[in-house]
Parts: sequence; C-alpha cells; structure tokens
Amino acid sequence: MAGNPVPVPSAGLEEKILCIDDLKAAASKKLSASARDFFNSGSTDQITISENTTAYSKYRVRPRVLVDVSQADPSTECLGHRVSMPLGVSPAGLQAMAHPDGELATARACATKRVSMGISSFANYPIRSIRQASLEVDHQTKHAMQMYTLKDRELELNIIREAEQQGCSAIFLPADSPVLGVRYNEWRNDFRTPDGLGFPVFGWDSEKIRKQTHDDNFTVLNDDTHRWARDIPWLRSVTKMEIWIKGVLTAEDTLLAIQAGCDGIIVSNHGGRQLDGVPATIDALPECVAAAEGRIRIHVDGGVRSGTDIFKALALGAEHVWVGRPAIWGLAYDGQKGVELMLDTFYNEFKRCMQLTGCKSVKDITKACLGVVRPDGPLARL
Ligand SMILES: Cc1cc2nc3c(=O)[nH]c(=O)nc-3n(C[C@H](O)[C@H](O)[C@H](O)COP(=O)(O)O)c2cc1C
Ligand SMILES: O=C(O)C(=O)c1ccccc1
Repeated sequence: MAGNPVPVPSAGLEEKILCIDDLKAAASKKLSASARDFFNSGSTDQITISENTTAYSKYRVRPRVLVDVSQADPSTECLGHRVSMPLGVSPAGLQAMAHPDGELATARACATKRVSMGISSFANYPIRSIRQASLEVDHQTKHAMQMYTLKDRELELNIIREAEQQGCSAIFLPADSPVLGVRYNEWRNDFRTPDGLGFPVFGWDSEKIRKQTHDDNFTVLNDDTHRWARDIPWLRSVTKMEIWIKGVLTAEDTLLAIQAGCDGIIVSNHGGRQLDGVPATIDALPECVAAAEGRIRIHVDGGVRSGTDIFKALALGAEHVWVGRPAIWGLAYDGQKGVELMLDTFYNEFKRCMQLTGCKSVKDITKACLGVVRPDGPLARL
C-alpha cells in the first residue's frame, strides 16, 4: 500500500491533514450544520460516543526495542482475503450526503488501498454499482452487506439474494437496532434525507423518503421482534454468505453468537448512536474475547481514531477493526481521495506503531504489548 509519510491534499485543498482529527475538522467545515450533526452525533447525552474514543487512552503500549522492524508487515486477513491492514470501513448510510459520489467513492478508495468495506442498507447507491466501482479497481476486495431483520421478510430475502449475487462475502446483522436510538440532535434539526437522495437497496426513491424522518425509516422497516433462535437459522437457510452479528457488547451475547453458529461478531455500539450509556467498545471487548475462548472471530468498531488505537484493539484480542465516521470525513473532505487519505493515515500510523513496539507482523501484537494506567501506581500488566 502506497503511503506518504505526510499525505498531500488535492489541488485547491490547502489544509495539512496529518491525523484523523485534522480530517474531522476539515470535513466538518464543508458540511451543512444539519449534515454535520447527523454524521458526528451520538444518542441522548453523547456519553458513549465520547467514551468510545477516550477509553483508549487509559492503555499504554509496552514497546520491545532493538528488534529488526525493517520488514514490518501490517497486512492480515479479513473475510477470507488478504488486506493491507486490520482496518476496514464500517457500513454507514447516506454517504452521498457527504459527497455526491458517496459509496462509489468509498468503494474505490477501499479497493485502491486493499481494505474491506461494509455496505449500509441505507446506501445511496445500489449494491451492484458499489460492487462494480470496487471491481473496476481490484477484483479481490471483499464487501459485507449490512442487513437488518426486516418486518418485510420478502424484501429482506430479495436484498440478501442481491448481495450474494453481486459477490458480497458476508452479512453484517446489526443486532443493536430493533428501534432507533434517542437522537435529540436529529430531532431538534428535524433531520430529513436531502431531496434527490434515495435508498435504492430498499427500492425507495427520493419522493418516497421525502416526508419521512430518520426515525420513521427504522420504524417502518426494522422488525423489533427480532431474535436469535428465529433469525440466525433463517439467515443460514437462505444464504451461503458469512453471518456476523454487529452490536455485541457482552460475554452472554458472545456465547449466544457461538451457539447460533455465527461466523463472527463485531463488538460495536453503532458509534454511540443507539443506546447511550453502554460501554465504550474497547471496554466491552475483553469480556467478549474471554467468553469466546477463540471459538468465534471478533472484530470491533467505535472510536478508532489512530494507528495506536488499532494496535490496542488487537492487543486486547480483536482480529480487525472498522471505522465509520473517519470514512465520512474523508468523503466530505475530498471524495475518493479523502477516503484514501484517511486510509493512508491509519496505515502509516499503524505501521509505525508496530515498528516502534518491535512487532514485525500483526501476530506479534498480543496482551503483552499493553499495560493500563492506574492512579498513583506503576503500569499494570494486563
Ligand atoms: C452517519 C452514520 C451512519 C451509520 N449507518 C449505519 C448503518 O446504516 N448500518 C449500520 O449497521 N451501522 C451504521 N452506522 C454505525 C457504523 O457501522 C459503525 O458501527 C460506527 O460508525 C463505528 O463508530 P465510529 O464512527 O466511531 O468509527 C452508522 C454510523 C454513522 C456515524
Ligand atoms: O444513523 C444510523 O446510525 C443508521 O444506522 C442509518 C440509518 C438510515 C440511514 C442512514 C444511517
């Protein structure tokens, strides 16, 4: 993966974007207040969204020195395929509100940088076009289709069939969304999908969505009677794609995912947009890893904002991380190039973190690489 130590912005974009926070600031200036609030907010009191990021800072890295790191290799596997680093782009809806090319730009950037991508069921482009945009760059890039349990089973089945036919590798079932979170910012702004944008995955055009709030979308579509015993076997019976549960935060649900024969879980709180007050994902991860005892794949998303955050998540037992908002910020800043800039930034930071901790490959990143800061005490080993 190509990566400039200091990425160069496109012509006309003068800011120096050195880190993800720079990208957030630059992107936030370009978005309307209502779009910015929609993308950047969490639910209710914004506690979980804020902790998702800050919780990383209690961990300290324990570096090993005098190791030959000239060949340090950040690559790993995701969805059965070699990727350049253990980071992919989470499914996030409404990307054309950040940039007209929306999910197509994200797909091209992910394919260029060889990372996996999640496709939101609220994407503004059809699954086929997103896959096509990716295939034009690289034939190997893997996609996970995010699909809720829908009230309309026939619609759900059609979408799953389409995703499989278009070559998606996995279903990400967001188990945290039987109903929408309490999103005061959206409600205060009376947030609506901008005119001209549709949700083609559901076959909804702009006209159909115009009168609906974001909350209405969920209420109409999502099945709040969803449950393990009914929905996972059904999914298995209708698709050969991998089945991942997105939104697990406890040991108990990790065990249920194993029992249900799922391929993996994503420890996620929907970027703090569903129930406020649930733990930061990096704090929920250890209990899920301990319960799993290696019997199921574990990924994590939420609040990952630096290469060192990726490193910490791996040291705590995740195989791979995903990012939502950083991709949106990249898109808003500079379309495909902005998403590539975001991915380069993570890649460069992560590789350097590996090198400075004496890790030659992602397998070298273990519990021994981290400590935790306790008030007035020495660094505690994990
Ligand atoms: C604007 C936005 C839209 C999202 N849309 C979806 C979605 O359609 N489906 C879904 O499963 N998760 C969705 N998510 C959650 C992301 O998949 C992911 O869990 C979260 O963004 C990760 O946290 P981060 O943004 O802090 O990286 C969305 C998140 C954001 C910020
Ligand atoms: O806002 C979200 O978190 C989300 O899941 C979503 C749903 C519909 C459209 C865009 C995003």
